Order: sequence, then C-alpha cells, then structure tokens
Amino acid sequence: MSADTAAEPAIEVTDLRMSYGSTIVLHGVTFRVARGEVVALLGPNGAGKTTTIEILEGFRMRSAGEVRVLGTDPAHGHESWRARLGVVLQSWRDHAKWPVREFLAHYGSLYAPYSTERITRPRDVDELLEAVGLTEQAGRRVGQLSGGQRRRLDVAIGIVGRPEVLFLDEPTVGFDPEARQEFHALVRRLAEVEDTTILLTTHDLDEAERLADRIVILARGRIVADATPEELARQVETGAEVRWIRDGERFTTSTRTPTRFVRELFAAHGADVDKLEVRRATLEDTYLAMVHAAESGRDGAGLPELGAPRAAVERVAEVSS
Ligand SMILES: Nc1ncnc2c1ncn2[C@@H]1O[C@H](COP(=O)(O)OP(=O)(O)OP(=O)(O)O)[C@@H](O)[C@H]1O
Repeated sequence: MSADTAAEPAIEVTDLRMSYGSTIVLHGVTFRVARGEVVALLGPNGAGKTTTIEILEGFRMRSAGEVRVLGTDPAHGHESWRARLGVVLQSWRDHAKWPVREFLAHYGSLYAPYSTERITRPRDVDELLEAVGLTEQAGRRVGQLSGGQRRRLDVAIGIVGRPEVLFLDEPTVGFDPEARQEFHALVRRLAEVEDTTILLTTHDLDEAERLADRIVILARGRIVADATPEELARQVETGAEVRWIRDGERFTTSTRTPTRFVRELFAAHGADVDKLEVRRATLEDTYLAMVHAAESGRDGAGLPELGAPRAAVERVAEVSS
C-alpha cells in the first residue's frame, strides 16, 4: 500500500441521497471513516442506517451522491473489491445442514484467491472459532445452534476473509452479557491489531460508547451528530436532573449547574429538603434530545434548553408560600 492510499479514508460518503419510490429516506448524508477507525451509526428505527450500510456494501443502488469504500464506488465494485469487505447482516441466511467448522472452511476458501503478500486470506478456522467463542460447537450443525451462537457464526462469516472494512448491522442482538463482552474485545482487537475499519449499527448506546472512536447519529435520513463519545459526553456534562421532596411535595428540575442549584436550594429551604437526588444526564439523554429535536423538525441538534436554577428555586418558593 502506498502512503497516499494509506492516508485515504476507508469510507467516504458525500451528500448521499436515497429514495424508495417517492419516499426519501436519506437526505444528503456526509461522513468519513478513517482506516482502522471504529464508527457506530446510531439512530431510531427507520432512520436509514441499514439503507446506508447496504449502499456502502454495494447491495443497494443509491439515488444520488458520492460514495467510496476503499477507493471504489460500491455501485461498480468487482469481486476483488468485495473480497476486502466483511459483512454481518441483520437477517440470518440459513445453512442449517452444514457443520459449523466445514461451513466456515468452505466459505473461507472462497477468499483464498484474494490473499495478498500483506493479508493472508482466509483466516485459520480454529483461530476463528476460538475468537468468536464457537470452539465447542465446531462439530455441530448450523441449524442446531442457539440464537446467540448463530449470531457468533454470523460474525465469524463476516471476518473469515480478514476484511479491511467490516460492516456490522446490529451485531450483538441476542448476545448474553458474556458474549457481548467477548465481542467487544474482538472488535477492539480487529481495529487495533489488524487495523480493520469497522462501521457498526446498534441501538445499544453503552455499546456505542465502549466500542466506537466516533458516533454518527442518524435521524430521519439526516446526520444530527458526528462526534467522539468524549465530545458527546462533554455536552452531556452540561445537564443534570435534581429531585427532592419538601413538605411531602415532590419537585424535579433540570439544570446545567447542579452544584450551584443544590447550594441555593439548601440556602433557601435548608433542613426542609428531603430525599435529594442528582442524576447526571447520560449519553442516552443526549441521544434522545438530539433525535427528538430532529424528529420535531427543529434545526441544530444538542440539548434542549434546561431550566435555570434561580428560576427553579423561585418556583419552589412560590409553591411553598
Ligand atoms: N426496500 C424498501 N422499500 C421501501 N422502503 C424501504 C425499503 N427498505 C427500507 N425502507 C424504508 O426506508 C426507511 C429507512 O429504513 P432502514 O431499514 O434503512 O432504517 P434503519 O435505520 O436501519 O432502521 P432499524 O433500526 O429499524 O433497522 C424506513 O422508513 C423503511 O421503511
């Protein structure tokens, strides 16, 4: 690989548009994924995540816009380009009668012609089984696997060809907590050790925060955020919810300065304040605020305006008088 190729983003999407008939589902989506980067695509049901991924994989023709994956337009990608991609789809493709090991060995052999000096294809089947936690099930027929084990097999199918770019559409659905943790470790290893570029969709914010170098939030076919988890968390730090009870009455307020708010609350009502709780906003709160803002047609994502502490204290005073 030349230095120029290495510097080129693995995925480049510019003003991507997609319509199904007269329904527009992607309204000009633009983002980039660098080589070796893990990006999580988040968004509510119907936001356009699967459509975006399917266009990048070359499974679906876009209506307009520019797309490059490993420097190639997916609409014109040849087999040798496709062999450099790994795909884990949402839907299960059945190969029920095959024993797991034979199936992976057979499927992997299709990648052998695309082995290069730098990248040996396919991956060793035993190492692969170990990596996805299916060693014990190697002799079982695919149709006899549990739901979570089938999903592990999906992941194995996605990485058997040692892909340079890996697309994972909701990869951990049906995983138990241990499988989820093992999968997270595998994804980090693929990115850090093998420099695999990974684009995954998930509804699990915790997963996105743990795994991704960057989070792209899609709502109604538009990107409403593209930031590192730390950048999103910094926005989160600005919001908190304070709850308390006074004279048997329950109060709740949102504030960007919870410490100051609580100090003022105590200054105003001292010992009458009971059952005080301060809940920091989570990534989920930020995510929901951004999605709701996008869905209600408001421009500019971010946290909704939170009540000022002074006003809230005054409201408490009013209630008590
Ligand atoms: N083949 C199709 N024909 C017509 N409309 C479609 C087709 N596939 C998807 N859509 C519509 O396009 C929109 C985006 O769908 P998409 O599957 O990309 O969303 P998503 O973000 O992946 O959702 P989910 O989280 O539910 O998987 C939805 O409104 C969906 O109904």
